[in-house]
Amino acid sequence: LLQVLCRGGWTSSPKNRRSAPPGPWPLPIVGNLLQLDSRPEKKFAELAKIYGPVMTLQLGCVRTVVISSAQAAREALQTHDLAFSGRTIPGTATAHSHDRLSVGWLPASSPTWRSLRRIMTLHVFAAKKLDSTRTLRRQILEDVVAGLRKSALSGFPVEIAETSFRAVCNFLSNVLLSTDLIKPNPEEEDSKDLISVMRSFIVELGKPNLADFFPFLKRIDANGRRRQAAVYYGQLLLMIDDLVNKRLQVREKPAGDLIARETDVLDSLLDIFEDKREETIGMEHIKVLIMDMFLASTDTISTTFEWAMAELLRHPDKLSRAQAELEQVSGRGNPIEESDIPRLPYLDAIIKETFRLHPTAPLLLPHKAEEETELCGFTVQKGAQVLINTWAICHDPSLWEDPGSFVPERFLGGPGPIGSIDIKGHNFELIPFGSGRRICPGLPLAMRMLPLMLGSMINCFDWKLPDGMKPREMNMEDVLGVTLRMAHPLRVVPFLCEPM
Ligand code: HEM
Repeated sequence: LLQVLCRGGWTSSPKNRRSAPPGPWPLPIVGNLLQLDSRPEKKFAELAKIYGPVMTLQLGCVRTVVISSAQAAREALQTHDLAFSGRTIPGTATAHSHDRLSVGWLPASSPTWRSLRRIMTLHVFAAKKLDSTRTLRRQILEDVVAGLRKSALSGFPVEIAETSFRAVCNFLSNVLLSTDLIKPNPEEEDSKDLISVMRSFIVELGKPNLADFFPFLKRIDANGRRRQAAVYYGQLLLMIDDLVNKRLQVREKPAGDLIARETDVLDSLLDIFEDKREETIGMEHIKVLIMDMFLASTDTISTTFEWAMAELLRHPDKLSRAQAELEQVSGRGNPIEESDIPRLPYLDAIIKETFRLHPTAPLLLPHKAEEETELCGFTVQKGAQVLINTWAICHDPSLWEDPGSFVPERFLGGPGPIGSIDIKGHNFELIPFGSGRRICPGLPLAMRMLPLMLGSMINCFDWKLPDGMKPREMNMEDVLGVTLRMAHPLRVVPFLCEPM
């Protein structure tokens, strides 16, 4: 019966069994689930040492192919980009039909997905668009620095992920909606605030869900994950609905009644909708796109920022080297300018090394084979889930010397391929944003925000661990939710910096 429910699981056809990638023998019903724990990327990496870089696992009912080498990732995401561009849909993503409206879950073959990607490329993340919001980023950064100066005077520790989460959220709400959605003071938040709802939603999305391994349970939502996700999702949509409706009212006023204002991303999206420039795009797609951009950017950027700060605090020599570079280029004590970034190779190396050691999305988002495909000499069945284990690739000792250590210097252009690696999806040794047609569309924004925030924080302040804690005593344990984040949020005390 289970075989039928799973629609052709492990033992579907003798032909497939012969040529499928190897993997551990699955138990009835649960398949290989019992071999996993809360850190699947690490278990997959261990199993790949036995079964190889292209491996089959049966996760409950879900046939899964796990890819664990740079070369196999290249073949999957470059050679067979289209074939593996589908998505398996988590149960929580079906709340309010999110999977049918969201760029993150629609299949890449759908015209709506193509329209949404085009809109993001041209109207949100194009270099010209990002250049035009430079002053806004600068303003928000100055606000963050001003807030931290107050903390520096009081001597209280600040939570790094919280600070950056709010900064990213604030920046996005200004660029997308020309609104400050974030209360200046965290204590003022109530439970319906954008930040708290988003946080709760992200936590919910990161919890394991039975229906993701036994899709026939999706309907009954046995552990209630979809119901809970639907509550937060509904609250977020209501907030965005409200903002969009207010904007529509403003746009309806005759031009003479309007106070001149800059147009923002929401205006561009509404223009596209009203002029019917993208046939398949309805108002609901626009609202969901705005929500997706908030959800996809805040956790990812703040997690990466937190890891980078933690590694620098653990390695004071590397922090000093970064500060010396910043002093030369930007002058000590100031937030840095975006135009400084290309002249800060060590800062860039720190960000790359942070992505390598602590990949934000260690398994990317789940891909799906849209058709039966030959991969590295094996047959991947149509419908199989395809996971790219970037954590395994980033910790592969055949690619990286001393892979468990934080060594930004490896990216400083020495001999060999690693020195000149970029993270834009061309070098499969390091693909924190993925690669191919499903590569993260927010990469250009993330790669402006991260150096800007990190550079400014270490250029404006000296940082100390609270309660006399020594760098070697820091707890660097990680935990996997939607992103791979620090299990114990980093708290540090800022000090107004002294000249070097
Ligand atoms: C440090 C920052 C970020 C990291 C590490 C990151 C990483 C990723 C990864 C790994 C994927 C999945 C790629 C795949 O499945 O192959 C993804 C998808 C996506 N990201 Fe990002 N991301 C970041 C920031 C952003 C930002 C700032 C935005 C937008 C404001 C964004 C929007 C999206 C969207 C919409 C998708 C889904 C694309 C699709 O499925 O077609 N991300 N991101």
